[in-house]
Amino acid sequence: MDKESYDYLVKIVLAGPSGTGKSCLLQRFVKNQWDDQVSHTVGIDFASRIISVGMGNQQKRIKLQIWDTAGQEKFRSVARNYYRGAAGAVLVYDVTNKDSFEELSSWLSDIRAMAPSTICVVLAGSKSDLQNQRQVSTEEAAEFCSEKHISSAHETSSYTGSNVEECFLSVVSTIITRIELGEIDPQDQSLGIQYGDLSFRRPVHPSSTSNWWTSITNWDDLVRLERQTRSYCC
Ligand SMILES: Nc1nc2c(ncn2[C@@H]2O[C@H](COP(=O)(O)OP(=O)(O)OP(=O)(O)O)[C@@H](O)[C@H]2O)c(=O)[nH]1
Repeated sequence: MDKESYDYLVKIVLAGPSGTGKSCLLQRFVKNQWDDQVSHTVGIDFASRIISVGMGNQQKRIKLQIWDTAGQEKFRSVARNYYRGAAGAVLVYDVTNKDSFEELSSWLSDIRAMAPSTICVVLAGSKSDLQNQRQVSTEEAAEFCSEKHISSAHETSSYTGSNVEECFLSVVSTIITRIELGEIDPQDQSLGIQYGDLSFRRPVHPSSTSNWWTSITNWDDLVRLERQTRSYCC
């Protein structure tokens, strides 16, 4: 299998107030690096990484396309545009900064107003390595999640790497589970998910009433179908 091959392409956004550590989180997750000279994001930044989720035959390769939005107020309208068509969001606050936690409701409202209703949101409390400067407790974050119907909360440190993988894996696993339950249709590209080149193994989507021909949405699908047909030949 080509190491660039994947089953699904999933669009994720990083959102939250300025200085909470979104760019550092992205850098740790994608490159496993720490850079203390990071500067404010101007407008938008982007990176991608392929990960595997699930076990055995059920394992899926997911290409995450991660958009790092700028937290500064002057870029807020730019950030909002990137919530459109996102399958998942990591909403970031800083555990050492109570104000950043208190601003979260407004960031979440923006996400829910602009993104598809199927978006999966997880909470990341960054800078967990700075325990002696903590201003937001784990319990407060958990309470916020249950009030706002956020699927999970993670306290992360991009400095040490603690919980960074778990945070992204959690949003991806939730999305894949919902695809498999038929709650998210990957054929609807407005939901922030697309089939990849391994997806000729894909099952028929339970909510789909279309036949094989109407499920072809572009030329990639035609090529995929041809490959699939060939693989059944003699
Ligand atoms: N100790 C510690 N510092 C961190 C951590 N993550 C980020 N920082 C620091 O927090 C500051 C802001 O980090 P950024 O990643 O630029 O924050 P941002 O949310 O992308 O900021 P904007 O681009 O303005 O939205 C930097 O000085 C980082 O070095 C962390 O896990 N631990």
